[in-house]
Amino acid sequence: MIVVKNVSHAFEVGKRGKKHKIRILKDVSLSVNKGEIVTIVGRSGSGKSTLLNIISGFLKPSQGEVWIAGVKVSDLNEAKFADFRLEQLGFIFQNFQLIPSMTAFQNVELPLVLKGMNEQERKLKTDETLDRVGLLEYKNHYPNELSGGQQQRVSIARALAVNPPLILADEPTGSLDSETEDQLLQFIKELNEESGITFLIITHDDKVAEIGHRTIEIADGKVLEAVLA
Ligand SMILES: Nc1ncnc2c1ncn2[C@@H]1O[C@H](COP(=O)(O)OP(=O)(O)OP(=O)(O)O)[C@@H](O)[C@H]1O
Repeated sequence: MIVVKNVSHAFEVGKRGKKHKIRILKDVSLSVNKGEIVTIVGRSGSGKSTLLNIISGFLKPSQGEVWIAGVKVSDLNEAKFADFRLEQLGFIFQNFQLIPSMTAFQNVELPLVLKGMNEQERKLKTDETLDRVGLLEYKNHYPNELSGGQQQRVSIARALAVNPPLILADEPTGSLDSETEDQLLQFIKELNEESGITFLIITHDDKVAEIGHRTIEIADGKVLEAVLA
């Protein structure tokens, strides 16, 4: 599903005239199979988010290739990657990244609008997806009228709306209390088992790492234990 081949990345930092490069990722290779939940762990600053940003196409790697679902995405331009994301990828973030001025319904509907789906189909799909995360009765609530766990479920519904085969998550339970975290992890497991959705999840949290079929550790920009499948 995902193949990262010899990816290195350096950021240029400093002011003009005094610029220098810091190498963050160093020859990273890993793969994630269809239907797996893979977690990425590593100390703060080790390069986990940088790697996820490269896989998501928000950042071009200095070197190396990224393939998702057989497509060499590291070669796609921004517009093509945006289309690819709408078809193939769902995202879950620690801070939910919901649009505050939009209701739960409108937040979940947004990727379908971007995809160009007609209004009638969108309404059906959005209601169905909100129902799947148990929030249909909250569809007209704004994010600030929902609990943290409910907001995260809206963000999962937004990710699910386009039926992506792959969901990328960065600390998805980082803002949730322990009980809400357990429920969310159970839901991720169900989505994986029942719908076959592949998950790549960055986490600091042992509980999250436990739901993974495999854990990949990044230390100082290198993969420590990649089980290449
Ligand atoms: N745009 C940028 N420009 C310069 N340096 C950056 C940039 N983004 C990240 N870095 C640096 O890259 C390193 C790795 O950051 P990254 O966010 O990938 O780490 P992380 O493992 O996800 O950390 P955390 O667990 O704290 O989120 C850090 O030292 C950070 O300062």
